[in-house]
Amino acid sequence: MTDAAQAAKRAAQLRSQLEDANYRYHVLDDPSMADAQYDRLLRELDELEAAHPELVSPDSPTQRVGNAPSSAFAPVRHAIPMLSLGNAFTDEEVADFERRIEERLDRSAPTFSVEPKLDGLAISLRYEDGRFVQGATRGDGATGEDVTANLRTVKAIPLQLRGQGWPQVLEVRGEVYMPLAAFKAYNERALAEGGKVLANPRNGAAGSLRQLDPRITAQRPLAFYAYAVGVVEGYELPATHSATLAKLRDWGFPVSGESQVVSGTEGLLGYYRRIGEKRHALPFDIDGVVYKLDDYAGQREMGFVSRAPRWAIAHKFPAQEQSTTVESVEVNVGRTGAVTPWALMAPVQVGGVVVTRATLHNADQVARLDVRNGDTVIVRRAGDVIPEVVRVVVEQRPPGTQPWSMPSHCPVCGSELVREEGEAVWRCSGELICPAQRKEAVIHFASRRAMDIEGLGERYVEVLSDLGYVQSVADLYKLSVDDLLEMKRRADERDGTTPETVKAGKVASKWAENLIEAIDRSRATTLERFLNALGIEHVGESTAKALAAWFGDIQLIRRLPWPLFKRVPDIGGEVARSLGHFFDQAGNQQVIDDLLERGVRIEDSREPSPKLREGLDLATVLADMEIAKVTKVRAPQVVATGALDTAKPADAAATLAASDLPKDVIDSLSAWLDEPGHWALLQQLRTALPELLARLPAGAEAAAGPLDGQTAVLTGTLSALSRDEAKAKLEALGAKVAGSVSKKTSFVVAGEAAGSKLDKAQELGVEIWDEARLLAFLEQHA
Ligand SMILES: NC(=O)c1ccc[n+]([C@@H]2O[C@H](COP(=O)([O-])OP(=O)(O)OC[C@H]3O[C@@H](n4cnc5c(N)ncnc54)[C@H](O)[C@@H]3O)[C@@H](O)[C@H]2O)c1
Ligand SMILES: [Zn+2]
Repeated sequence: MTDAAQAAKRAAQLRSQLEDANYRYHVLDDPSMADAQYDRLLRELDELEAAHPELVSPDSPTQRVGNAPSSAFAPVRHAIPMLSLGNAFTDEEVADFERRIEERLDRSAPTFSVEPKLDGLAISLRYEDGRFVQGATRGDGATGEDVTANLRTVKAIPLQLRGQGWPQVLEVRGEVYMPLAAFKAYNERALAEGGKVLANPRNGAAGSLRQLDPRITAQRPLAFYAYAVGVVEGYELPATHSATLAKLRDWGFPVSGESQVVSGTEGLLGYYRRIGEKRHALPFDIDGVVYKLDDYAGQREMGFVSRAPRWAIAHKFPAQEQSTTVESVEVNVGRTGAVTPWALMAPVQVGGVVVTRATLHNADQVARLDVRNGDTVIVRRAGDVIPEVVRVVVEQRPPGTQPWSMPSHCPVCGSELVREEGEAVWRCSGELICPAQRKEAVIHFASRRAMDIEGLGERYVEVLSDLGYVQSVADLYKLSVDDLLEMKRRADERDGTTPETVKAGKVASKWAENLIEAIDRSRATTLERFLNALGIEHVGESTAKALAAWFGDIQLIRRLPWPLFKRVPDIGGEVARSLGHFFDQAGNQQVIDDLLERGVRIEDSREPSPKLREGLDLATVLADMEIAKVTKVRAPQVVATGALDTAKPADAAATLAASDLPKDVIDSLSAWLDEPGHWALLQQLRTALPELLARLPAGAEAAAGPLDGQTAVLTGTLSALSRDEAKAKLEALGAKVAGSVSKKTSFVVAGEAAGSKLDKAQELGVEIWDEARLLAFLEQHA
């Protein structure tokens, strides 16, 4: 093929691609490529046409503005066309632009009006005798769409001009845009309601303005700013663009507060940098800045090319969105065990840096976007925000792809990945063994309310785990003074602090001895502390305390099937299942064995509480397991069929089918039994229930406390005792101590400088105790 033939072929290809993109972008408001890609293709076509002028045709995308208006709206002719703008991407291109003006006008360092380039859509507003009469989109520049009714809902657009002495006819041109906060709020709501999310704020503005029903437009908070005038009749405009903007402001139009007047290339580039630094702090998206020769006489002299003026140019910021392809979807396990899916992608420049990874946030987001290996995606990176995949270009999906699914096990430690119903996040359940969670696990384990190992700061935990001294929390009890000294030496080296004096050596060995002593002291602990220290998801201090009070013994707790945890009031399904997952991991159990073997002693181990006796039968437990249709009424009937005493799930299903239970109960339970693990769980329950019953001390009900069944809330500062002490004392008398005031609160203890909780208590008429009353009560019941 000849060079010319090849160019013609490529030009045809580019035109068809660009025309398609134009239609999707301008008419459907549903772009199929990133703007940067569109700009690149348009440039390529521009250069081809420059090199081969015979290829230029009047309908080429390089010659045309926007797209023909949609027939859904009445057409509006623009007496003065609404044009596009030329683009500059580099400093050199800006210098070239400025030089062309200098040469043509024979002036040095001409003056420019400079403005941010908001990323929305251009509209023209027509005022007659000061009243808003018609508003139109840009369309193809010559003809736009009549969207007057929709524009009337945009609060920033004046329906009546302010002041007086306005032109008889005035066309104001500007950008309708969607502020970022409104965009975010809109998408959050759309997500919650299962609706379609907006791809970006520009899309949101265009889609909202081109709604057929103005009531829908009215619900979408759009804003507007003015940057030019069109037809003006019966009025002498000022001589410059900047003075015209000032007039527009007087008449009641929002005009960018960032607009300025500068001169020469230096002035232009300086403005570009200043706005660039502010870009991410602005409450709206901008994709660049616009430079306009300020005086109208000069503008007239410069004139136009086919689709844009020669006296203005848009200087674009590095694109925030790009398209690339996904090589694979991977998951990352965070310090707290949360699993985040992310995309590994072909390298691409976004927002000025090369990126190869983009977050996919969570499994729901992957499903919503339906990202698959090999997909072409749009990646967005705004400011310091982590790059994210915002959209899949489904049209470009290769054949034979499969939807992605979350792996069943942690890629780091192999423990099960679990997610609670209604939660977005999947987690690794290997809290004690997962290397990804190790540092966090050790820090929590050693913390004051857990094992309370004084002097083991975060910095040392980092080094201990990085150097491999501590693989799990149990390894803390293997450390020697020499290990610690070696570790400290390496930590100091790493941080660049190298104490070399003998004195420093002495200080260090004293420190190591103290720390070993603190570790040793922590061996003697309580069940509550120990349970809290394990760092089980959803199990904090108060759950640890409840578990300790009700079950009394770690050896019992670590073997319980999860539904039995729900026998404790205040422990719900989520917490109970989380405990179950944790104790199901052999690795976690191993660490508990190691801890006990290395001398950790739980000093307050005792019998389980007799209060457990209530409801400790298979029917009650079954009813509590959240199996659909197996209710409090149905569970005893299920147990009575004997189906659960059979040898295999199939036998159970047969027995159920033959029973006279309602069909929906039978179906629901059979389906549940079919799921892996559920049959085994039933067997465990059948063994654990009688064992637990046998361990309960006979008869002896726990002595009733004077505050049994009451809920207290502490607020403000007490002088005679700390809040923790007050809490412990109230709990010892049977009260539950809650963090916030509600109708269920029995009384509020208000210390010095009590705040909103006290107000709330007064509002709800909850009883209020001052410190004196609390002390008297404690005294009385000591
Ligand atoms: N992704 C796609 O498929 C696709 C398709 C077509 C177009 N596009 C994108 O659309 C843009 C091209 O559209 P365009 O022709 O509107 O050009 P443009 O957006 O680059 O520049 C012209 C427009 O800038 C706006 N503008 C904002 N602030 C302004 C100011 N202070 N003064 C003057 N104008 C201001 C106006 O709306 C004006 O019409 C490019 O960014 C291109 O990437 C994308
Ligand atoms: Zn893991």
